[in-house]
Amino acid sequence: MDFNRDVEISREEEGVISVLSPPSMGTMQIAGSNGFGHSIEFMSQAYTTNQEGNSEIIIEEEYLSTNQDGLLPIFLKFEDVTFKVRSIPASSKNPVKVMMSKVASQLHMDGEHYKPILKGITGSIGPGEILALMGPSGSGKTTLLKILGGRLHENVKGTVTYNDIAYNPALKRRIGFVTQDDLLLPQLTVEETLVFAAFLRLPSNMSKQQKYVRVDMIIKELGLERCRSTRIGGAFVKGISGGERKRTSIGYEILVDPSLLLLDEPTSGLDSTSANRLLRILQGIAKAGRTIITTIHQPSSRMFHMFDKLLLISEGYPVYYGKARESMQYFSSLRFVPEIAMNPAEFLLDLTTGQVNDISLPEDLRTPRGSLEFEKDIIKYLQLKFKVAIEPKEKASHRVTKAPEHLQSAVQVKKDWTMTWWDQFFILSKRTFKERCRDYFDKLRLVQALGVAILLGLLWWKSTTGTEAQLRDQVKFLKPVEIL
Ligand SMILES: Nc1ncnc2c1ncn2[C@@H]1O[C@H](COP(=O)(O)OP(=O)(O)OP(=O)(O)O)[C@@H](O)[C@H]1O
Repeated sequence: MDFNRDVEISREEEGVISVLSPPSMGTMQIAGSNGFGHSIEFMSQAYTTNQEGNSEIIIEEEYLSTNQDGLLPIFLKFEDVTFKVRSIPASSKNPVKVMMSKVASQLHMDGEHYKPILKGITGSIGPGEILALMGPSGSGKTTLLKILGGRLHENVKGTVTYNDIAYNPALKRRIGFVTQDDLLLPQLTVEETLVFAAFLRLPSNMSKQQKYVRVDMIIKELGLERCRSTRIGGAFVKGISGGERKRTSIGYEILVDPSLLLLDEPTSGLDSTSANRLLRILQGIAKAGRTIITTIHQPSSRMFHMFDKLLLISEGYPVYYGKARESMQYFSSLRFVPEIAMNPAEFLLDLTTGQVNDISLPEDLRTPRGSLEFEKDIIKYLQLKFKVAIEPKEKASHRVTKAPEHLQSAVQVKKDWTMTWWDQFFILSKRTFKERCRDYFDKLRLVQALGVAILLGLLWWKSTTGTEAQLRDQVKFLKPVEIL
């Protein structure tokens, strides 16, 4: 496992025999739980070997004490991750059969109708790094992201460890997840959104002032100063731009200092300049000691070079895992070489779909171009090469590198964020009240309500209620009022 830009070596554990690689010095910005950043010195490639012959990453005491309740370095390893979903046979159109099949699968009575989604994914990532998950639509990127974030457990096989410890509920507060579709409230401003989130999600032992300072710091870090007082907006409310919206969602998550940040398509819908800017921000967030994993569709070549690691998935199988900048070299060593100038991401995605026009092919790939099996064979070829050339090395590196014991125990300790039920109720009520008031007193809505009121008033205007029939007619008009 490549723990580049790792943390300091110097703590001498019992049983440690020797330092394997000479560490190199650097500086790292760490955001502490109190909302202030810390600049600390660090040395990279920090491994030692203990008596069992395992390599271990050692971190200086000072580093741990600085971040006791804040940023904890997380080294994530995943091995042979598979996931399948229960599927109902498409041929079955009979609703009774479909229902029976559903009931049977609920009761775990059928073992056959499963559709494999992920088929043995292996890799690792450490603090300070960004891992990009790339692959065609439907290849399983989001599913893998959910598994790594501890959001999907059922029907998952393989191992996922955080500092060599399996997922446990204490990790929930150390993992941030930015989904494709955010849940921001349209009527609140960017600043209000983050302030409410700070009051809801930051530890109760932080003072109000510290929470405001933290929000201010996030706004500056994410370049949201210009739009801090602009409403988020939505379908009917004009608001901030798409890029600002994505950055606000990221701010919402990094507010609580997650050690592991997972992002699902953070650049979708953004122009290349905004996407670039967002990735630069993510780079800064990673450099502060966080581990970042992001799914991405088709990054520009500039963006592609900002990733430290790349995991390429095709139909649920891995076809490349390693340093992003070495991916082209790997495929050219397999004799897949672009014949014209190509964006690396475009070239890699072409390979994962088996559409290899303008790409020269290895000689041992015998299927002729244009044949029915051609695309499938390309994908199979790449999957096989991964199994032989990449997977064994990565697995071996998982065996020999171990996170130090104090980091292993730290991931099992829950961050203390005790907030009373009443406090939560109060903050949520205040937020809802503000949101609803703005919504109801929105100018457009007021004009709309006034228009409808005048129209309805006209229905009864100058009408008489002398007879029973006239009275019945008036009651009939109540129906459209009910609908409106
Ligand atoms: N719970 C589920 N039930 C049935 N099928 C599922 C389920 N979850 C995922 N899938 C299927 O698994 C495949 C992978 O889905 P996933 O969302 O991970 O793909 P993706 O690579 O993130 O795609 P995109 O880039 O379009 O977001 C898809 O074919 C999807 O339909």
